[in-house]
Order: sequence, then C-alpha cells, then structure tokens
Amino acid sequence: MGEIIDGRAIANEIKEEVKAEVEQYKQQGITPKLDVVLVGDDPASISYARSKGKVSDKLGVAYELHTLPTDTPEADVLQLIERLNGDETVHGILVELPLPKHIDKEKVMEAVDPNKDVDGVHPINRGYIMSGQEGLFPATPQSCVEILLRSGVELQGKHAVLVGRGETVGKPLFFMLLKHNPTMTVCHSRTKDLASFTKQADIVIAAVGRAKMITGDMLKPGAVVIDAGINQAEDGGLCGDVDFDSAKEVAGKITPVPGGVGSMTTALILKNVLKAIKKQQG
Ligand SMILES: Nc1nc(=O)c2c([nH]1)NC[C@@H]1CN(c3ccc(C(=O)N[C@@H](CCC(=O)O)C(=O)O)cc3)C=[N+]21
Repeated sequence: MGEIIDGRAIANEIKEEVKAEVEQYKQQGITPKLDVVLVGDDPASISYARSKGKVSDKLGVAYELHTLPTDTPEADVLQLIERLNGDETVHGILVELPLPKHIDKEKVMEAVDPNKDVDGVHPINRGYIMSGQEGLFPATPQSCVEILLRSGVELQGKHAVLVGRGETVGKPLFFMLLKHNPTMTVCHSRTKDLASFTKQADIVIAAVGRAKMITGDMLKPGAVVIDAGINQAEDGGLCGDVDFDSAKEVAGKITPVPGGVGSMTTALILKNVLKAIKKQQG
C-alpha cells in the first residue's frame, strides 16, 4: 500500500510560514488585508468565503467580505473593484466564481489590479504563468506543485500525466509543473484509452472533475498520484477524481480527498496576499 500524503500537515506548514511573515509586516506597520467579493448566494461560494475568513483570522490577516445581491448590476461590481484597487489598505482581491449570468466574468477578472489578483485569474498573471515570470498564480494548481515538492517527489525527467485541461487547474498547472522539467502528457475528457497513458506515468495528476474515474488498474505500480478533484460521492460525502481505495494499493504516494490538495488552497491564497504586497511595493 502506498504512502498517504497528508495535505493538512503540509497546509499547516504553509500556514505557520505565512503567520510568521504576517507578524513581520505588522511590525513594519502593514496589516495584510484580503477582500473577497461575493455576488449572489451560491452555497459553495458562501462556504469557501467563510473558510477564507476563518483562516485569515487565524493567521492575523485582515479580511473583509463584500456580499452583493444576485441582481447587482455589472457596473456596480466593477465600481466596487475599482474602489478596492485604489484602496492601499487592501492587498488582495478575490471575486468568488461563479458570477450571476448577467455579469461578464472576463470583464470582472480583468478589472482586478493584477498586483492584487490573489486568485491568479487576470490575463496578465495567466501570461506570467506561461512565460515563467513571477506572478500571482491560482491556488489549486499551486497546491499540486507544493504537495509534490514538499513530499520530496523528484520531477526532473519523470513522466507526469496530467488528466484535465480546465482553466482553473489543468491548464495553469501544465506550465507551473513544466518549470520543474518533467516530461508531460496532457489527457482530458475526450482522450481515447486514457489508461494507456496513465499506465506510463511516474506521476498522475487528476483534475477532470469526474468522480473516481482513475482506478488502481490504470496506474503503474509505485506512481505518485495527486488528486485535485472535488466531487460529490454517492454516499453524500466528498470524493476525488481518483478511486482512492483501489489506487492506494498500487500507488507509491497518493493524496486523499478530503485532506489532500483542497486542504492547502486557502493557505496558498493567503500566501498570495503576501506575494501581492511585495508586487505592490515594486
Ligand atoms: N467560488 C469559489 N471559491 C473558492 O474558494 C473555490 C471554488 N469556488 N471552487 C473550488 C476551489 C477549491 N477550494 C477549496 C477550499 C478549501 C478546501 C478545504 O478546506 N478542504 C478540506 C475539506 C473541507 C471539508 O471537509 O468541508 C480538505 O480537503 O481537507 C477545499 C477546496 C476553494 N475553491
């Protein structure tokens, strides 16, 4: 049976690092601050926003949640973002997605000051991911990379098979991982004979959004398996894109869901707030 990677333990490491750095900023008279904009009443977004508030409190980061009704005009959302862009006490801005249908998501993402864009969604930050420059990068792909690096998984020259090419995880993760020199294959929902690819992988990263689609018989023995999926299981609980029970028997290392990739994302958003401060200081 493979080693189960403890995402919560790694998240706690990151939280301790962030907390210490927040302390240093406070001694310089700067209180790091994160502002979250929540339009409408999507229950997942409400719960994610609350979780960011709780972790901010714990780490000494100031947190402000701007809740707007579902029928808020797009212009009002853009105006709020403009105000936050201009407010120098605000270091990080994150707009919870999905936005109501009458609001142009791209317009909103482009409105956020790229140096405050702690969700890493502004086209400029997307560009930095590709060019390998320092920028603000999205938390979930960062979490996958951090898990690999902090678990001592060697990437150079290894074959990493990424399953998923979505805008939030797969696509940015491709470039973020490639920096560490693995040979990479990208598979996705339309890939024919997925198992023929995953069986060759030293590292499998699952981010397709299909519950338990990667099973143990699709893995090479000893492979490292990183599961970025969050799906509703039949029993009502959470499950990943990997069938954990069969995969853990074959994998060398594997992340669980919950307790893996997801448990680090909030900590990484707050780490981005600190990176954002440095960007704003120039
Ligand atoms: N509008 C929006 N805002 C988000 O912030 C957002 C989102 N959409 N879509 C998906 C990603 C992912 N993300 C996670 C945050 C915390 C955990 C987390 O703490 N998970 C715990 C389990 C939590 C539990 O059991 O309830 C764990 O994996 O151990 C997971 C995932 C936020 N996201």
